[in-house]
Amino acid sequence: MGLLEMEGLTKRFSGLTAVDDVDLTVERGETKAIIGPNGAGKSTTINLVTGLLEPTEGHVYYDLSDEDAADLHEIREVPDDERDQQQRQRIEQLRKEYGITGSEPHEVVQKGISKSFQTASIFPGMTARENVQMAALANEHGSFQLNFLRKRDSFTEVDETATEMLEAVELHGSDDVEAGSLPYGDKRRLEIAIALASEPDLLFMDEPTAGMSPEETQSTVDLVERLQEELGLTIVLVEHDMEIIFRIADSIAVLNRGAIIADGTPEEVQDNTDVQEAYLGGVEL
Ligand SMILES: Nc1ncnc2c1ncn2[C@@H]1O[C@H](COP(=O)(O)OP(=O)(O)OP(=O)(O)O)[C@@H](O)[C@H]1O
Repeated sequence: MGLLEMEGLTKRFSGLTAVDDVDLTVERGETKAIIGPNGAGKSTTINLVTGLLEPTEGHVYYDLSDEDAADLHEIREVPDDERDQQQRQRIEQLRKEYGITGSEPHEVVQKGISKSFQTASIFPGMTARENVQMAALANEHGSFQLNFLRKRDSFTEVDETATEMLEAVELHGSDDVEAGSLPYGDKRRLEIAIALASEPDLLFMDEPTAGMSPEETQSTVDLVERLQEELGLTIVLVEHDMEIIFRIADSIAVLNRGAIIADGTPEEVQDNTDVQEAYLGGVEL
């Protein structure tokens, strides 16, 4: 069942509906790709989940139990104004318990959702290790505030997390190198390690292979697969490269003009004529 659920998610920018009534489920442990033409609403959808934007309408739920997710799915099928009293009460209860709609970005990170975006989060003058330590420390600080009675050796934990994440992205050999002088592919890996420093369950990746050489692309694809297997991560990625998507995605959601026009396995999406029409103007995927 879904780790992340969107219900009727909508974002309007003055006259333009960038995200239009999106119902979407991200299953626990899967790698889900969100694809669609330029301007389809992919980034906006992610920004609505990660707290950078507030939805105009709709809700986001995180980490539901199977039973509660099943209830949500059932109620989600019924239009808002046709829901009976019991369904309304139930959905209010689910929103209270699992809703992350309109949360601040740092609150979303604390819940276990992180993102690795192209826009660099790296401090170039600091070493790779210091960069990951900083990110881990920010997370530790948040949890320290929440658990202020718990005694812990903060720095050791932060350093252990940094080591683990640098190893996960295979940068442990370069941990003392200044981040600014790392090769491009390694910088992108470091960004992933920084996103992992908050020890998320769900990781958003925005075009993780953009601008990479074929070798760097291959090793990033391997890395994404390994992260999913070894850290048990759920991954949502926005990616334009179809070859990569079909290699690593368990499921694909297709957005067009803000609306979901297909959501299924790569094979299902590939055979969908609406997708072929909307996405590539009739050219076969
Ligand atoms: N802050 C904003 N204010 C006004 N319009 C916006 C804003 N952000 C996005 N839009 C518009 O919303 C629509 C969806 O944009 P979005 O960036 O989500 O698309 P996308 O699918 O991520 O596109 P791309 O593949 O080009 O990155 C576009 O028409 C865009 O111009």
